[in-house]
Amino acid sequence: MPIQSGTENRSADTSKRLTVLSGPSGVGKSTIVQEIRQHHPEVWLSVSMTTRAPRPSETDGVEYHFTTEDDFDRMIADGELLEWAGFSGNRYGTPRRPVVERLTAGIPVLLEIDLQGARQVRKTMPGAFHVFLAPPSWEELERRLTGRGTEPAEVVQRRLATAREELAAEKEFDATLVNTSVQDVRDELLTLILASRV
Ligand SMILES: Nc1ncnc2c1ncn2[C@@H]1O[C@H](COP(=O)(O)OP(=O)(O)OP(=O)(O)O)[C@@H](O)[C@H]1O
Ligand SMILES: Nc1nc2c(ncn2[C@@H]2O[C@H](COP(=O)(O)O)[C@@H](O)[C@H]2O)c(=O)[nH]1
Repeated sequence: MPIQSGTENRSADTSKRLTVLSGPSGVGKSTIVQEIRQHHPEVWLSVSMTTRAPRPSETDGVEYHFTTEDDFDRMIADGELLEWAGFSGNRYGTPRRPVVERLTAGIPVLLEIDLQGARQVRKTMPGAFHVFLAPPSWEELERRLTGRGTEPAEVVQRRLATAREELAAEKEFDATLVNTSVQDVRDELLTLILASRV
């Protein structure tokens, strides 16, 4: 399992217990997060707000809090989001309060967010550790995104175009995990989440 470590410059505050997982659409972030949810309840997983419609397999409050554009606007205006971004025609954001509460209580927190959100967190939570999830190859990324079957072809193409930009940003992250084996990545990610968290 290749891990490439980057420069670490993390301050001694509660945000050092925060880990951010990003990577191109279809690389397997949600799959890894689901594995962490099942096997490592000691890690708290943030549940994002989104204006996207639920997929048939998704339950409100589990994968996401599904909400309206108006409510999302209100949350931004009221400062309730730690970060937020527009992605492939929808908006996604991290509710601030539950994250801050867990971090203050000393609980490790994992965010699964896109590159734009990760960049915001790097500025506002400078102690956070940023992990980039990379595909074994471009062809495999295309296969996974298409094979998932959750988006129409034009949305897949839009997400793949964004994926090229996201792959180019890998060097901004503190570590890279290549998602060849879900179990290996789960274990490596857990090691990174629990490292340097005292
Ligand atoms: N290591 C792996 N080997 C093979 N298939 C995988 C692996 N990891 C995930 N997948 C599959 O790839 C597809 C995309 O995974 P997933 O939905 O977790 O990606 P994602 O990064 O969360 O995407 P998005 O950002 O669009 O939400 C799924 O069908 C999943 O089962
Ligand atoms: N900036 C944020 N990005 C988020 C958040 N929650 C999820 N995401 C990212 O959105 C895309 C698309 O997700 P999908 O479920 O529609 O496939 C993906 O990259 C997620 O990581 C968030 O709170 N903020």
